[in-house]
Amino acid sequence: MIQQIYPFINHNYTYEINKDFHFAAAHYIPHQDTGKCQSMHGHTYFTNITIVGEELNHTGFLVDFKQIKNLIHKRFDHVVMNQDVAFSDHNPNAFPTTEIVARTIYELVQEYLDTLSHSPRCMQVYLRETPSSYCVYRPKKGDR
Ligand SMILES: Nc1nc2c(c(=O)[nH]1)N=C([C@H](O)[C@H](O)COP(=O)(O)OP(=O)(O)OP(=O)(O)O)CN2
Ligand SMILES: [Zn+2]
Repeated sequence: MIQQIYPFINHNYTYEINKDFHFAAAHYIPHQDTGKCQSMHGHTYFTNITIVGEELNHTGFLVDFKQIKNLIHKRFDHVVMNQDVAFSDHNPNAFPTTEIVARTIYELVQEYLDTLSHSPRCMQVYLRETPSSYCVYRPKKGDR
């Protein structure tokens, strides 16, 4: 089981759920300024996704924990992330860096949440790439 202390988010929503999971993926950063990161290599990414809301659905869930994991794990586990359509070797704003993978996870989760009538929101994506490196992505207040 993953046990971490995550950054606290200050908000006034009634419900907050968090889902931890991990996935293994390969990537490279296609820019000469990134040194050894230019070579294909792999990570076991650990992620924590925070979802908030005011209302529960017909099953008493804010969002099913399993759905949150499936959205990301099915797509990115055991893949080369550079080959996913979310990323590009030509656009630096779509290189699979920790920051951009975290933002992409947010976008995929929020896209799913937008299909739900009770309007849950993703407030934070914590993405750990190595034992010593992680990113916390939080959408701007207007995007939440
Ligand atoms: N801001 C970012 N910096 C770096 C990224 C990134 O995605 N965003 N990525 C890398 C490398 O690809 C690598 O995956 C991680 O690098 P690093 O933390 O340096 O890994 P180490 O295990 O070598 O670090 P130690 O300091 O030895 O723990 C680099 N930078
Ligand atoms: Zn890497």
